[in-house]
Amino acid sequence: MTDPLGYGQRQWLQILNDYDPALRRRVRELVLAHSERMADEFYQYMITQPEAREFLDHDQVNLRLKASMQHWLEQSFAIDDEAAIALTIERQLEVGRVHARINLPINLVSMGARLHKKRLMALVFGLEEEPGYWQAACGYLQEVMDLSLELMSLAYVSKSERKSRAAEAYRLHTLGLNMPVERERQRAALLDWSQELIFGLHRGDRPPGGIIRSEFGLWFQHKAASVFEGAPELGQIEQALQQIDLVILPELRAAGSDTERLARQMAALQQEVKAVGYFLATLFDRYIELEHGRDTLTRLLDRRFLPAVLNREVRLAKRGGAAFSVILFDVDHFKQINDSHGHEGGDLVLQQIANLVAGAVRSSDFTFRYGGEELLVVLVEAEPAKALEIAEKIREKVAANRLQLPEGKTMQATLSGGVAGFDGHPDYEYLIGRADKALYRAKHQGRNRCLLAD
Ligand SMILES: Nc1nc2c(ncn2[C@@H]2O[C@H](COP(=O)(O)OP(=O)(O)OP(=O)(O)O)[C@@H](O)[C@H]2O)c(=O)[nH]1
Repeated sequence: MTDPLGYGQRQWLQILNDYDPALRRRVRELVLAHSERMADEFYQYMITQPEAREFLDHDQVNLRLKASMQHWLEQSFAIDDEAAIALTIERQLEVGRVHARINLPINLVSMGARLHKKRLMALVFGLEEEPGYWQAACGYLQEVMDLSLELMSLAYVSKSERKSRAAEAYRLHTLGLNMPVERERQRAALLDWSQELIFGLHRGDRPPGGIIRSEFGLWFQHKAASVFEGAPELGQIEQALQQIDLVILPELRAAGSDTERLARQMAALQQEVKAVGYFLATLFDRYIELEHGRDTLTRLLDRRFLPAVLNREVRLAKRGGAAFSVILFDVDHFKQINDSHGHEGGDLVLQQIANLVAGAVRSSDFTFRYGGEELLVVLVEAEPAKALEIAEKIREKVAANRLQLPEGKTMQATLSGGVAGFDGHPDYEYLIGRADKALYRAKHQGRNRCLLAD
């Protein structure tokens, strides 16, 4: 949304217009009389929720949250002129941004709003009034709470989007790191730490500080976690580091001059350090193998980068950029190729086709290995008609080429393709689905052809 403030103001004014000023004043008085207690109750309840606790169990939060929650309640119901409305709305947006910054789960915000609503409604039902009055008062306070929540969510979403874009950019940046050099550096840092410890013990020094605070430990906690996000080795290394710091080092310190005990713990330490070294090597190997996000057989982009690329293209196109298109190619009768020339022959054919496809598009386009023998090309700034032309050109080029097989033989292979242009649907899977249907038709109509999606 381009102007959340203006939007919020229009909605808020509408609510004020829809409800009688005297009724609004009455609700406001109720809120003012109970806001402190409500803020207290809110905190007491939320601290019992395990998911919420990590965001609350800090003295500063305790102190400030209660005060600001009370202020927020009063401000939300204490508005009568336009300047005050603007301030209130700005506040709702700011709360949403803060929630996003601290990664507060959005369900907790809804939980808090539900709590407040329930309490306020109970207060309204306590008024000596007719049910019709209660109904109107509840309607008013529900609308205020719902709009507050909506505005917070609006700011939350836009802030989260910006954050994930930054995270993506950071990951792309780390993709450019010189990984072999980084691997050696970290291996050396790990060895340095353990050697220093061992020499120190031989000299009779007390064991030094833990591995978690060492250069290697710091790198692991602060960098490895984001560069290798999601890798199983991270957990295994973490466990080994904890074992060293929390079990083995205290044992070593306690061993004093008991040589047998010392030797046992030294062996345990060496075993853990070796395990860390092993997991570290696996972590880097796997990463380097992927060659900065490329599929090892075809050297095309790995499909895990598809969401980042397509979401970005969708965002650009939605913001008025030129439309983009995708082509989904599938090698015809690939099973037969495998059957006739072996899996190795199939691999070789696939590699050459991938080269031909990647070499036929502009450097600004993206070519992914989508599945076994399926390739997906993302053509930036290309209308569907243009994309179909490009797809046909690629298909002809592949069909005209003689492909090398093991033992000097050659063969020809063909491709079928489905082409779909971005049509405004925000989910890129839908776009690929349309290309897939067109591909299916192309196969059905006899293969070696490209068709445009409906
Ligand atoms: N050599 C090799 N074969 C693969 C690879 N990935 C998938 N395949 C094989 O590709 C074949 C695909 O076969 P199908 O999906 O039945 O289709 P097809 O034989 O290509 O026939 P159509 O698509 O209908 O023209 C399967 O036998 C897979 O085992 C790979 O990386 N290398």
